[in-house]
Amino acid sequence: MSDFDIVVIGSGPAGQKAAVQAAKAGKQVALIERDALLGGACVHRGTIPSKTLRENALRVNNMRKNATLFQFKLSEDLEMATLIDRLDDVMKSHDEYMRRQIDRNAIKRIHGRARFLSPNEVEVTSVRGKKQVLNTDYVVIATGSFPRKPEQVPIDHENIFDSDSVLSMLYLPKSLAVLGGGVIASEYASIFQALGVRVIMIDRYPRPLGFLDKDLTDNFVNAFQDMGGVWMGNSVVKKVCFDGVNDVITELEDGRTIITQKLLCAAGREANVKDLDIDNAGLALDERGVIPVDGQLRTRVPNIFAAGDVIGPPSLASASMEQGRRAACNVIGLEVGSMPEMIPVGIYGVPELSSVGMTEQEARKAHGQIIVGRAPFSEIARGHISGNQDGMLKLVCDAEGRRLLGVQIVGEEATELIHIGQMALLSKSDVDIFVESIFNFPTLAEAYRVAALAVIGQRARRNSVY
Ligand SMILES: Cc1cc2nc3c(=O)[nH]c(=O)nc-3n(C[C@H](O)[C@H](O)[C@H](O)COP(=O)(O)OP(=O)(O)OC[C@H]3O[C@@H](n4cnc5c(N)ncnc54)[C@H](O)[C@@H]3O)c2cc1C
Ligand SMILES: NC(=O)c1ccc[n+]([C@@H]2O[C@H](COP(=O)([O-])OP(=O)(O)OC[C@H]3O[C@@H](n4cnc5c(N)ncnc54)[C@H](O)[C@@H]3O)[C@@H](O)[C@H]2O)c1
Repeated sequence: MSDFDIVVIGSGPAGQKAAVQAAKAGKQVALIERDALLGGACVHRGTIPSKTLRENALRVNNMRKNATLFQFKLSEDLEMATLIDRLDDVMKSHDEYMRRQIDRNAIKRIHGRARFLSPNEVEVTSVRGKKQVLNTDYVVIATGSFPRKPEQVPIDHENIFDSDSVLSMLYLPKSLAVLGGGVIASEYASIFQALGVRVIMIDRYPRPLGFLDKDLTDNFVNAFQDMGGVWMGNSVVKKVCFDGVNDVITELEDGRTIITQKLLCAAGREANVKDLDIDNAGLALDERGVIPVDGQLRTRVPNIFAAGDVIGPPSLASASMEQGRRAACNVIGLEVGSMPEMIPVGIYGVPELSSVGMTEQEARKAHGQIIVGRAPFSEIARGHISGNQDGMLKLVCDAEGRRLLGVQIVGEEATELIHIGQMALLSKSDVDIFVESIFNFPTLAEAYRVAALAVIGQRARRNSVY
C-alpha cells in the first residue's frame, strides 16, 4: 500500500496546480516544498517581486513625464526596501491564500528537501534534519529552475547579483550593468533605468528579445535609450570582477571595459534537479539540461511526470500552471489533450510588450506576401486621456488581408490587450471581426479596430489593383 496516490515536488505554479487538480479528483496528494513559504520562484524570486518593483518604476516614470504638474525628484540613496514596500504584503497574502487552498483540498503539505530513493519512494529531509520516506504511486516533479551562473561572472550577491538576489540590494545603485538581453535582463534593465539608475545592457546578440517582432524590440530599445539607458549588442562578456572598493569591472571580448556600481547577471536559467537524485528514479537530464517529457508530460519512467521550468521552455508561470494541471489530469486519466501551441508572451518592461501568434518576420517567411495593420496609441482617444501615447498595436494577416496570423503590442496594457487577439486567433476569426464588433469607448482596445481598418483598407486597394 502506498502512502499517497501522488507526490508533487515543488509548490511553484506547476506544483500548486498539479496538487490541487489531483486532490479535486479525490486523490491522496502530498505537496513537498523545501522553502518555508509556498509559491516557488514565481512568488518569491521572479514574477511577483519584479512586477512589484515595476509598479513603482512606472509611478516614477509617470511623475517624470508629467514634470510640469509635479516637482519631482527621487531622494538620494533611496533604499530598495522603500521601492518594494508592498512586496512583503503581496507575498504573505499569496502564501496564505495558497495554504488555505491546499488545506481545504486536504493536500498534505510537507516542508523539506525531497530526493528520490526509487521511482515510488521519495525521501524528505526537514530543516531540522528529520527524514521521512513517502511511498507513492505517482510523482509530479515541479522543482523549477535557478539562475545560470556563467564561470566568468563571480556572483557575490553584494556587488554582482543574479535575479534571485537583485532585490536584496540595500540601496538603489547609481549605475548598473545588466548582462543579458533576454526577458529577465530586459525587464530589470528598463525598470531600473525608469527609476533613474544609469543602466548598460550587454548581450552577444545584435538586439534584445530576439524572438519578438522587430517593431517591438526597436520600440523597446528606443524607449530604453530615450530614458538614458545604453544597449550594447554584439558584445560578449569575457570577465567580471569587483574592484574591491566601489565598482564592478566588466571586460568584453573586444577589449572594451565597462565600470558600474553594480551588475545583474541574467544569462539564462537551468533546470533545478540538484538535490533530487533523479538517477535513483531512473531519470536523466537531456542534452538541453532539462527533464524530457512526452506530450502527456510523462517522463521516460511511466509513473513520473514533470511540469514547469524543469522541463524547459517556454519557462513561464502561465504555461507552468497549465502544464501542472495537465500533468495531474494525465496521471488520473482525465482527457485533456496536448498543450495549446499558441501561448502568449508578456514582457513587463518599461514599456510593456506582448505577442501572440506570428511576428511580421515569421509571417513573411511562412506566407511570402502578408498584410500588416498598425494602430499607434497616439491615434486612440484612451491613449490621449491616460497619457499612454507611446504604444502601438499591430495585426499581422495573410496575403488576402483576412486571416489573422499574429498580434504584436507595445505599450501600457499590452499584456492585457493581447488576449483579445489571442481569442480571435484561436477562433480563427477574420480580421473583420474587430470592425464589425462594437467595443467600449474610450479604451485602448479600440486599437484593434484601427489596425483592422488599416488591414481592410490595404485589402481593398490590393483588390482594386488586381
Ligand atoms: C525575475 C523573473 C521574472 C519572471 N516573470 C514572469 C512573468 O512575468 N510571467 C511569467 O509567466 N513568468 C515569469 N517568470 C517565470 C516564472 O517565474 C517561472 O516560469 C515559474 O516560476 C516556474 O514555475 P515552476 O512551478 O516550474 O517552478 P518554481 O516557481 O521555480 O517552483 C519550484 C519550487 O520547487 C521547490 N523545490 C526545488 N527543489 C526541491 C526539492 N528537492 N524538494 C522540495 N522542493 C523543491 C523550490 O523551492 C520552489 O519553490 C519570471 C521568472 C523570473 C526569474
Ligand atoms: N515576463 C515573462 O514572461 C518572464 C519574465 C522573466 C523571465 N521569464 C522566463 O525566464 C527565462 C530566463 O530568462 P533569462 O532572461 O535569464 O534568459 P534568456 O536565455 O532568455 O537570456 C539570456 C541572455 O544572456 C545572454 N548571454 C549569456 N552569456 C553571455 C555573455 N557571456 N555575454 C553576453 N551575453 C550573454 C544570451 O545571449 C541571452 O540573450 C526565460 O526563458 C523566460 O521565459 C519570463
